[in-house]
Amino acid sequence: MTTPAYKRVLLKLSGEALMGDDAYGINRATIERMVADVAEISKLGVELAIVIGGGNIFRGVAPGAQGMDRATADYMGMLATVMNSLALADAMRQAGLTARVMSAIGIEQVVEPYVRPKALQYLEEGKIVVFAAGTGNPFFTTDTAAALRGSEIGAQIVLKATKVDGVYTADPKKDPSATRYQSISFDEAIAKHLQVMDATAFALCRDQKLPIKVFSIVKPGALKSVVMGDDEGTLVHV
Ligand SMILES: Nc1ncnc2c1ncn2[C@@H]1O[C@H](COP(=O)(O)OP(=O)(O)OP(=O)(O)O)[C@@H](O)[C@H]1O
Ligand SMILES: O=c1ccn([C@@H]2O[C@H](COP(=O)(O)O)[C@@H](O)[C@H]2O)c(=O)[nH]1
Repeated sequence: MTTPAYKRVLLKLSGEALMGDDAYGINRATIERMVADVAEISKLGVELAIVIGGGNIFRGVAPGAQGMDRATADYMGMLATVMNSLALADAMRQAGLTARVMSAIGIEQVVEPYVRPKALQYLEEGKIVVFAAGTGNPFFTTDTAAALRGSEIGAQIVLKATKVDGVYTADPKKDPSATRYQSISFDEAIAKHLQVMDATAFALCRDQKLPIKVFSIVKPGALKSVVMGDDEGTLVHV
């Protein structure tokens, strides 16, 4: 089977995974490995938009933000996602891919602003679009940005590439007895407070009937398997 299961996808890449084995920031080998995975599916002709998190640099809810005004801390988090987006786009350029970064907050000397018709045009032209600065609003996350932009661009699925290989009954990093779901409904994931994505992102995808696949960005070949429609990770569905 060589035909991808999807024509257009929204890929949410873990910011935290970018650290690799480092304590902070962007690990070169890790970003190059992520880009190699992205290149593999781009070559299949899949239209690809990406949202990357900022957890490797800054989170508004992190201990380092303690005592700060929450909205200010969240803007810092959004700026962290801009740095990751620029690094990702540059790594893609070096790998021979054409990418465009669009920011939800105005920093036009650095990144062009998010304009939906322009993003759609880039996707139709086969360019990879990286949506930076989350939703542009504090009190949200890049998971919600992925749900929002995925809905806006008419993606067929949101692919959440993270450090665990699916949705578990509890955080597998804290509870070794947790078991993985092959699939789970949005309502069940929300009712059970499963923290792999925030409830706002789950609710938006549920309302837009936009499925989510949660899978490992660390496992070699997992992104391609997901795009080919193989049984990989956990499907979150209506
Ligand atoms: N029920 C659960 N199933 C799977 N993972 C869970 C669950 N509950 C909590 N987690 C944790 O959620 C993490 C993924 O979500 P999180 O948004 O924190 O990270 P990310 O998206 O990889 O990083 P970033 O926000 O930097 O992009 C996993 O690494 C896992 O430890
Ligand atoms: O729409 C958004 C997206 C993100 N933020 C802030 O950025 C950090 C980093 O994003 P992660 O999803 O946690 O990787 C997040 O903690 C928020 O502080 C935001 O405010 N609005």
